[in-house]
Amino acid sequence: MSRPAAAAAAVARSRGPAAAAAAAATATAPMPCTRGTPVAATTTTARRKKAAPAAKHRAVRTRPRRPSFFPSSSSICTQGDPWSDIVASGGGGGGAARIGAVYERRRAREASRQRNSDPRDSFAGGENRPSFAPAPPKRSSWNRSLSIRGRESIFFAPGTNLQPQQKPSRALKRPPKPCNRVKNTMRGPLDLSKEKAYFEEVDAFELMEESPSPKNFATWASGMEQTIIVHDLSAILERWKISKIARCASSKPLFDIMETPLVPSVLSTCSTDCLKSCRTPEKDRYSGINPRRTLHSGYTNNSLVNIAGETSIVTSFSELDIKEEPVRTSIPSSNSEALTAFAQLLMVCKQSAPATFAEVFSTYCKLGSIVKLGEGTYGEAYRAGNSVCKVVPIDGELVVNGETQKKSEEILEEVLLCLTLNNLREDGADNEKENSCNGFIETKDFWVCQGRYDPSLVSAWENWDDKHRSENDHPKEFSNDQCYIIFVQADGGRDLEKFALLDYNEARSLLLQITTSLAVAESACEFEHRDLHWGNILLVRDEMPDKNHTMNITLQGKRMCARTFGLTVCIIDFTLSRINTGDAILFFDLSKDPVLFEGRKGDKQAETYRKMKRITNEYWEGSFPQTNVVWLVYLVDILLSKKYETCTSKDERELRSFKKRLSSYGSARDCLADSLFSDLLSEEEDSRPSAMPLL
Ligand SMILES: Nc1ncnc2c1ncn2[C@@H]1O[C@H](COP(=O)(O)OP(=O)(O)OP(=O)(O)O)[C@@H](O)[C@H]1O
Repeated sequence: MSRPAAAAAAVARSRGPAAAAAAAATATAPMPCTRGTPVAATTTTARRKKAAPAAKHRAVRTRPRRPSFFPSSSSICTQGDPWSDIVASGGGGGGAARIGAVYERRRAREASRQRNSDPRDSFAGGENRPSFAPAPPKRSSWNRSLSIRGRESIFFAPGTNLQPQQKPSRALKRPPKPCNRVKNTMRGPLDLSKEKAYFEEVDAFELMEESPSPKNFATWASGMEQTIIVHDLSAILERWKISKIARCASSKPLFDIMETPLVPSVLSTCSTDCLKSCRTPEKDRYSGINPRRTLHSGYTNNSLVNIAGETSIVTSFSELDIKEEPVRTSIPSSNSEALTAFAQLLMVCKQSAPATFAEVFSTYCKLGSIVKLGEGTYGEAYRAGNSVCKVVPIDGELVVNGETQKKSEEILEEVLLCLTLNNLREDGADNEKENSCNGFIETKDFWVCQGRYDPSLVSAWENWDDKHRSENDHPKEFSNDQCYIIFVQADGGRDLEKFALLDYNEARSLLLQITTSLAVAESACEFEHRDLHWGNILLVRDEMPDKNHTMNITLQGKRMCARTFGLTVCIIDFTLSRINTGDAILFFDLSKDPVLFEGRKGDKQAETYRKMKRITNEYWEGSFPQTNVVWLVYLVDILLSKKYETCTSKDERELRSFKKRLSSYGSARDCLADSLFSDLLSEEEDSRPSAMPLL
């Protein structure tokens, strides 16, 4: 998922002309008008931001904007504001082709790259890349510290009827109780039976395999099926809560909680540096953390003595004796009693120490088969077998792609969000869910990695760069100490920016699938994506499209059937998203990133951020499902700007009417009742929607 570029300047990391040409060439549908003639780059105050707010498309950069390509109703790409062009066309156009590259992608940093000193100087053809923008100075002003912005969380206290803190002078309705909540272990006395069972299981495992041999490493062949790892979301949330509370404890009194540390002291007392310096090439697929293995394979006694200042080390659940430990009646008193975010990331990844790239990727494919799929400001996406591994450098000092690296704690909350959305997926075994859909990318696993990029990844990166001209820094810049989080996801296909839709029905299918997914997540967990630009929507078309193909969703207990026209659409990139897990509200405080709202007037993406700001009144932790609606409005604009094989003026009018009606809806769920979807969506009785005419 890329990060939209931003607002302020704009836009998106729409791929450069080279990329645009490549996209057009590979598009599945004919494009009567390829991305237009480059026009002079306009200057902006662009600053790159991503991770959060600014990201890929949103990345606001100090460099001049790159050329833009505008939609045209006459198949002639004109110069000017693309959206003005759309408006000026009056919606008619008789189905005339429209071209899509509306957002400008940050220009490859021709100048900032300093090819002479750039390690990629050896790239064939690198010097011949076209440059449409004056060489900009290397970014300097927008390397803001992530410490001033970022994802935040509000936890619900046990026994407390906690609501999101209300912004003064603004009356907010209380968020509805989320459905599909994770089990709330924070209400009432803490039940440690699960933890005990886990550690017992670990102990038993250790007895069976005194020296466990690496699992799933190095020898896996491409295409080998991976088992999806089940995470205990509530346990992760609970640990995270404890550590957050511990961090706050010294500065302000919160509330007493009945709490017991859930983690072995070995981890809680071991510094992040220690964890990073220890390597454990195996991943405990059993569950959680394995204290015994951690000791044996990850640490020396000396390091423990030095760091923890103690020689007595807990090695098993029985030694932890959690059950008998007195229940705490106050919050942990010091940071040392809470896990660092990095240690918790390791736990979530079921690792006792970071792995290497080779270890991780060889789990999914042969190293030589890795292919880079795309890039964002923070992440690089690589195909590895049937999976996509998104690699995000974390915690380092090195400025990467003009941005300060994300911190473990930010990543941890993104991980929690991914897990919460995973919980919405239909798993076959459990069709009792109140709300379910498969419209959010499936996150299969997470890994913490450390070290230099593996040569196979460097090679994949360079191949992609040769074709698409990467705007990111060359990964050779990373040092041995660099840590990364790897999100292992399903392959969601091609992003909307590059995907050529065939006709109006595919456009409607896309809108329906996005709307249903948002509606389901709204109902389940007050989800708002808040960054649904075209780089964050992935599509796949069935090889043999079945016009009557449908997908199922469950919305507030109602099974529904949606017609897809052979398209499968999924949403990625939850960095800015807001969610209520049932135990906590996770949100990104966009108010700390004002540049996001400074994008060019008339730029649809920038306008959408501003609309969200008005809707929320900058109370970003609050629940405002209307933010989902404004992204649907944005999507209709994008769809109107795209070119189709078949699209009549009537089809365009339908889309424009839908866009008008959207302004009256307060949530994605409301939108589902719109007439645009009436023949596509029905309550499930048999396998096929009753309203659906057979083609
Ligand atoms: N699961 C996936 N399947 C297929 N392609 C993917 C997947 N995840 C990411 N990509 C591709 O990689 C690109 C970059 O990924 P992504 O947007 O997640 O990175 P990012 O660093 O979060 O971006 P941003 O700058 O928006 O933060 C996407 O635009 C998409 O083209």
